[in-house]
Amino acid sequence: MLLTSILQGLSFDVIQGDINQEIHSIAYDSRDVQANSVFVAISGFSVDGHNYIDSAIERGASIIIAERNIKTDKDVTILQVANTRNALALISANFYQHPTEKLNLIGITGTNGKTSISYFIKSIYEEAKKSIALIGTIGTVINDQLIQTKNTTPESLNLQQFFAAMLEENTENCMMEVSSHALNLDRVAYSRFNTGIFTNLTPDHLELHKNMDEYFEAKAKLFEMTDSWNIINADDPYGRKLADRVKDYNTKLVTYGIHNQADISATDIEYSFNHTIYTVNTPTESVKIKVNLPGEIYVLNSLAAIACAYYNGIPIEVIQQGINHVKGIKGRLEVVYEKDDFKVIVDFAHTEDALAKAINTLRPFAKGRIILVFGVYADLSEDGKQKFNGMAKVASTLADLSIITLDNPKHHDPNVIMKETIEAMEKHNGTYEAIPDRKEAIEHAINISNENDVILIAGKGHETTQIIGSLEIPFNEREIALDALAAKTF
Ligand SMILES: CC(=O)N[C@H]1[C@@H](OP(=O)(O)OP(=O)(O)OC[C@H]2O[C@@H](n3ccc(=O)[nH]c3=O)[C@H](O)[C@@H]2O)O[C@H](CO)[C@@H](O)[C@@H]1O[C@H](C)C(=O)N[C@@H](C)C(=O)N[C@H](CCC(=O)O)C(=O)O
Ligand SMILES: Nc1ncnc2c1ncn2[C@@H]1O[C@H](COP(=O)(O)OP(=O)(O)OP(=O)(O)O)[C@@H](O)[C@H]1O
Repeated sequence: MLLTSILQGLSFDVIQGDINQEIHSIAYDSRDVQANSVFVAISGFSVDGHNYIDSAIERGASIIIAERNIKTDKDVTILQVANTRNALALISANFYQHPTEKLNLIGITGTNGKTSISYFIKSIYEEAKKSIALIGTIGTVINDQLIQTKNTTPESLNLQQFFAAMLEENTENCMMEVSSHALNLDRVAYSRFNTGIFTNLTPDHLELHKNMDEYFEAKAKLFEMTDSWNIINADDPYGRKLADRVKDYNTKLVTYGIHNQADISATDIEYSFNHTIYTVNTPTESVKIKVNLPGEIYVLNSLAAIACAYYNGIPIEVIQQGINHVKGIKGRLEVVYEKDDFKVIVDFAHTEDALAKAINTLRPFAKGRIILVFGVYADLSEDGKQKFNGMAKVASTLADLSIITLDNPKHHDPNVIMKETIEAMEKHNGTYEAIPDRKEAIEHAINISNENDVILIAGKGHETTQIIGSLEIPFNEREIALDALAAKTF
């Protein structure tokens, strides 16, 4: 492709070289550079991509896009731009010829619920015999092929490549989880969204956003990028703030909720452990919905999916079937073992709000104690400490016994993480035991449980590894729990 074609719309200064040439690919990592490619240097969080320019040139980069006035005696073209992440997004969209112009792209953002809602929407679209791709925490799924990705929302270059692949596979719809990181770091810039969905906003990722207002502003950006529908949770305070902001936009506002006035609402809700039945009220009709997951959060998540499908023209009977066909979602209140009132459940709750909602959902069905196994992933900044405090408060006040352990400590010192969690549990007078080894913590919870107890193993959900330092160790909490149960007699 001609370099001038991929530079369309980009403001740049030519530091050296010729822009009239052919290029074959784009890379933002020097290790991926091929002959005749464009290398975009990004000043990262851990290293500076500008330090890899020489290595990119050695590998065959003929064009360098940088944020600084780079000097080199090599025969390459150097362009300077104000923001290389934004430039990467624009040239990638140009390179793949703006695939989102031809896709029905649904973006979903918020702290919790994104993955669950994607699964409901995917099931409804499949019921409607419409092809739909997924991009999110679990990876990218195009035509039922799973491509593992590092981030919930991949980098712009990878995203545009995935969108182009969807069109090649005749996939017309794409459901994408849009993280606040992606919105802040321009990964989704120059993507055209048909629909935006907002779930909720509770403290998380404050290491990047500094405070809740900044976190909210990052999420709100998605609703400036949509053409047709902005679908917003009216039960969430930040949702109401967002709805108020976007109500006069050209993109139509749709609200969903249980407790507040909403366009798509749920009434007559009947909860049980294995499913929830409710009436969904749309502007034109009211029908019964069966969700095969317990608790209010899955009523709300299914409402978001219903709103999206309904306003995208899918008939209500198809929507009903689509929701009903979701028999469970991996790591979302997943029942690993159940015998009468005794239950072992794995859930991805890793924020204060999600943990509270998971325990509150299980409480009405627990005949005995709720034994919680959980760990906190947070740094030692003020916001990180708030997360230790918040999760310990929930554990202390809502669970009967907590076995505190490690989640994915990553590069944080496990001893410090345990110490912070213990201090926070003490502060809230929690009943707890501390077992840093997560496998031993799960085994212990099972060994001390009685026949009426519910054990909730929270934090890792669908994950199959534990990250300690730079090591990623295989870790399957379902197998650990089942092995411990096999050795137990009540
Ligand atoms: C903090 C953060 O968001 N980091 C993201 C960021 O990395 P970075 O800019 O810091 O990269 P870096 O390692 O400093 O390197 C800078 C540049 O040098 C390049 N480089 C590096 C080494 C080399 O040899 N050659 C080279 O060219 C790198 O490719 C990069 O372009 O850009 C990378 C490419 O897009 C991301 O993969 C990476 O995500 C990391 C893995 C990450 O953990 N991100 C998390 C915080 C995140 O984004 N999470 C959200 C979802 C969270 C949620 O909802 O729970 C997500 O969307 O995944
Ligand atoms: N609507 C909701 N409100 C609050 N908590 C929720 C809601 N939906 C799900 N959760 C909780 O959050 C956890 C993660 O859910 P889910 O994976 O759907 O969210 P997510 O937004 O994709 O999260 P992440 O971005 O971390 O992957 C669930 O296991 C559950 O405990």
